[in-house]
Amino acid sequence: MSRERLYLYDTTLRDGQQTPGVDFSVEDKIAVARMLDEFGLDYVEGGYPGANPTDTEFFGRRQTAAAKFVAFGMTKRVGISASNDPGLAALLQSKADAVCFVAKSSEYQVRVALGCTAEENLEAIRASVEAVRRAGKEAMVDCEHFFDGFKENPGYTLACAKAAYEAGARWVVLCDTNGGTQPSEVRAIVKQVIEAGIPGENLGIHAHDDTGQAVANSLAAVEAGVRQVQGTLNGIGERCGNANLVTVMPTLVLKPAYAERFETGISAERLTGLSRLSRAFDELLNRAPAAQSPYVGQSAFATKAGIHASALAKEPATYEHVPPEAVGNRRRVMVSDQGGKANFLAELARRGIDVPKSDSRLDELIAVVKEREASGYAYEGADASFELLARKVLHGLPEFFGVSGFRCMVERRFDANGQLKTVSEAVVRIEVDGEQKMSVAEGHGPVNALDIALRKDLGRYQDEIADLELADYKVRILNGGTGAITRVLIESFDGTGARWWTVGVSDNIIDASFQALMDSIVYKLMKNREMAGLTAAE
Ligand SMILES: CC(=O)SCCNC(=O)CCNC(=O)[C@H](O)C(C)(C)COP(=O)(O)OP(=O)(O)OC[C@H]1O[C@@H](n2cnc3c(N)ncnc32)[C@H](O)[C@@H]1OP(=O)(O)O
Ligand SMILES: CC(=O)C(=O)O
Repeated sequence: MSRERLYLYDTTLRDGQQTPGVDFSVEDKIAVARMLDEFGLDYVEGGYPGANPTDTEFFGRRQTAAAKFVAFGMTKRVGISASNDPGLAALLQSKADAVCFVAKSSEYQVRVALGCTAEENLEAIRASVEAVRRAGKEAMVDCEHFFDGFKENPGYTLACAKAAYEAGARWVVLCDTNGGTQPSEVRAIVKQVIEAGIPGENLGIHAHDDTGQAVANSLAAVEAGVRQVQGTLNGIGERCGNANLVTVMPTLVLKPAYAERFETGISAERLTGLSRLSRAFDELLNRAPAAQSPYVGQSAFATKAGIHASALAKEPATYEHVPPEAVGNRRRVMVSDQGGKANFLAELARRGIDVPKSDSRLDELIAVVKEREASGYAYEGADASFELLARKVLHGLPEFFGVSGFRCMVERRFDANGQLKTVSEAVVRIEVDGEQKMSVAEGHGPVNALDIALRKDLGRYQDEIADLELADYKVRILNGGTGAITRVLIESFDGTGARWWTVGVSDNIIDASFQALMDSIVYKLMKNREMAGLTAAE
């Protein structure tokens, strides 16, 4: 059975640019356009040439090889001809293959926001589309406020869409600009538009996520007949964002309800790069990926629950809607107080630790983890601390060095120039190979001073930790008031590119930090030995 073609249109670089806190440079835009082009998107909307110097420069050359490169802008202004409109000229002169106009399609919006007559707006739509066609570019029209306009005055809203279609727009895109429309309304209205004479193969959907329905609305529109879906990477966009293409794409490719009827430019092979694409984009935005993102989040295929882990070990399909590898993600079976033997066995096996299910030491490890979690530890996010604890309970852990005590001091004082300054100092007493050492260090804060002092002189282990660095430090107060407990999580990395998390818990933040720092160093020493195939004593 032949499948119908669905077109994917990305507006990350235009609507995404309207996200609070997002501001792309020209270099960012070039990088994102390349990622989208290589991934197989059909259209990449690059921005609004003429609106700002970044977009004008970006449109100075064509930025995609396979995808159509699209310039966005408003229809010509009322009162001037298309040929005399400088905004329209910037769109036509850009190196874009296609121009997407935003056109008002709500009688109320035309009256209030544009301040022109309904007929003048229709004429602006026709004249703008015709100008783009004369320039030899593909024309499309984003019908702004389409669904709200349709509910208020369907006749006029349809007239706007028809004006665009009859003037030769390849795509007439129905926009849920304020994001309040529900899937059942989208489905019903799209059907009426098609019945009114605009074929589904010329219709698109542009949905905003203000009620968390942007993806559902896009899919409802596809089911009702539209053949172009607009959206953004990771769902960025104005206010609550746009339809998340990182969710839409795998749904269209992997879910039989769509995959059996439609074909997109995204092959199953390319889809395996989806998690990488999503994370690379977050990296470019300098923000942490959302762990619970559908398909690509770190938690998308993670389970803490013992009952789930036990079934997953027998057959992954028991608790996975698609295989994680299909989107380049991975299964994570986590250890915590919600887990049973299956969680622990899976995590231990992943870490190369073999232990039979019937071994009583496994029960002991589970009991210790559950007990420690009850007192504030969280091992699901502290992989290295879990491994140290597991090795200690199952096989014993070597004591590379001992710490007989530490002291931390924070002092606010005037320096030699009479400036008030806060200084932090730490002293750590360590025993290595029977030798007592005392290290003193100053730092930006007490934890930094403690870290420097702890890693200053570890005797024969000192060279081994030279490439150890701390990447992140998180503190959480677990219960308020005088009985508060502090949990510290520390992320470390080394020259091999490995990264690991350790945890410390105490009613004292410095003490909690010290435990996490100690675990990080011990983990590094243990990892070095494993990589070199050495025993702990070597
Ligand atoms: C739903 C959406 O996301 S649409 C995309 C919105 N994106 C943006 O606005 C980002 C880029 N925009 C800009 O940089 C600026 O708005 C510019 C450069 C385009 C225009 O700037 P200015 O000329 O200073 O106008 P300003 O932004 O104050 O107001 C927009 C004008 O466009 C008019 N307008 C709005 N939509 C349309 C349209 N579809 N067709 C014609 N004119 C329109 C408005 O009526 C208003 O005109 P007025 O000043 O005569 O009242
Ligand atoms: C065009 C657009 O971004 C909107 O209507 O939401």
